[in-house]
Amino acid sequence: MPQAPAWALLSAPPRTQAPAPPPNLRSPRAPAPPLSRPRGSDGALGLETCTALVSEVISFPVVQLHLNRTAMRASQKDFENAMSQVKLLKKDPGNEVKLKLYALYKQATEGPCNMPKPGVFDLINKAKWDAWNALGSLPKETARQNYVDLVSSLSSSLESSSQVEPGTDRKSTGYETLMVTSEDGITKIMLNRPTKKNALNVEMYHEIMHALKAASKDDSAITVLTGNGDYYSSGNDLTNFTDIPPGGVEEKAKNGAILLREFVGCFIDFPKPLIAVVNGPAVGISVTLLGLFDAVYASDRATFHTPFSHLGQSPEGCSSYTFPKIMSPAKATEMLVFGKKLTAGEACAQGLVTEVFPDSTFQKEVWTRLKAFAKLPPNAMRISKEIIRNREKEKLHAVNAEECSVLQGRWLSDECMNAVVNFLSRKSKL
Ligand SMILES: CCCCC/C=C/CC(=O)SCCNC(=O)CCNC(=O)[C@H](O)C(C)(C)COP(=O)(O)OP(=O)(O)OC[C@H]1O[C@@H](n2cnc3c(N)ncnc32)[C@H](O)[C@@H]1OP(=O)(O)O
Repeated sequence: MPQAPAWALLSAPPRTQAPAPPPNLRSPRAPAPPLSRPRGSDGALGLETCTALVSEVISFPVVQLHLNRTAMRASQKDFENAMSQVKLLKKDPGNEVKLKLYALYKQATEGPCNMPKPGVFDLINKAKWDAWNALGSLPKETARQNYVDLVSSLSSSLESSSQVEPGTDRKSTGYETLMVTSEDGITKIMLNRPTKKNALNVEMYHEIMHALKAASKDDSAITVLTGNGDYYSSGNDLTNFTDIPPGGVEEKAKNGAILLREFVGCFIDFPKPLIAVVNGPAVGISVTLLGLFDAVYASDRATFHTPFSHLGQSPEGCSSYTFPKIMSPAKATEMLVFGKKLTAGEACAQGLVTEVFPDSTFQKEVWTRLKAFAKLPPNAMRISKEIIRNREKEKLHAVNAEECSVLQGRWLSDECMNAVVNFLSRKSKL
């Protein structure tokens, strides 16, 4: 089930209303929204108002901007122009910036935060409240000026950084969150959300499953999973927890457990040699899955971190079974229960990583080796993998089911909710 991209968190349409049309369906000449917003029936700024507000800030009509850069104080006209300029940004500025824009807008138009603090489960409004409240008694004029300055800096920085990294625009594969290539007998699945440290959002879970199913049937001899940018992956995208369906958090947790079980099942059942090329730090589920890979090559820059207890969560990816077997129960406990972060060398000594390479020669050395492996007879490799792995498969599926069921409960816990809220709101303190 496709989900709104993570960046849409703050502009997601309210669940109780028809979704706002995407920007390209809006009339470019639509009138600007008024600067003061209605309040909810409880007197607080409602979810609808908050989301609509940010959505509208992002969706203003196209108006030519001529900011008076020499003026010490932004005029009302500058402010309105800046709101229009936001619409012109070609690249989404990210939630942190959207929160800043939201907070400054509220401060400039309404003054200091005067709403009651939203509840802990109301993640989006809590993040907004935090951002606005953090402005304290900042005068309206200063907030207005800061808003204008922020938009101005965004306009230049996002324009200049809009160049896509080499190779990251390969949409020919049809994937939004991955780059998938197939050559020299190797299908390479590259996690491709480098600005989010390759965090796995819902779309990425689905795309990885799709890519694995395709790779299991294609002509390649081996399949490789790696990351684009400085991270291998920062694990589950914590904003996955924010898009609550009409059935509430229980339905969210249930859907998450179903998706996770299917996702991990694809790794358990993958028939060809599956190799992880761990190009940088790995967190959470990107670490636990490594126990289901046939070989793991790591840069010496990589680290391996499973902070499940810190997040109020519990192990997945069959790691509650594979890690104690790979590295001893005590070492597995240090990682999975106490969240000890391992260096690549330590992970290699524990048997989680097959070999570590200096970062400077990592790509060259690893790919030379993989190309040699890919020349081996594919059927022999597949059959050998089968005989190594098959007698464990049933057990692994049972472990997977149990882990998902336990996690479903953890996701509803205060411990987990608090940890997620802390992460999401950490940067909204301006
Ligand atoms: C279907 C559901 C299945 C669920 C399966 C469960 C799995 C369990 C896990 O995977 S638990 C692990 C979850 N991951 C984390 O807890 C990591 C959270 N991220 C961090 O701690 C840090 O971001 C970091 C240490 C990975 C990197 O820190 P650094 O300071 O170098 O970089 P930034 O924090 O500025 O990150 C850059 C932007 O990327 C966003 N981001 C990074 N990781 C995540 C993530 N896991 N979820 C959501 N967003 C992430 C970060 O917010 C920055 O975005 P911004 O530029 O818009 O602010």
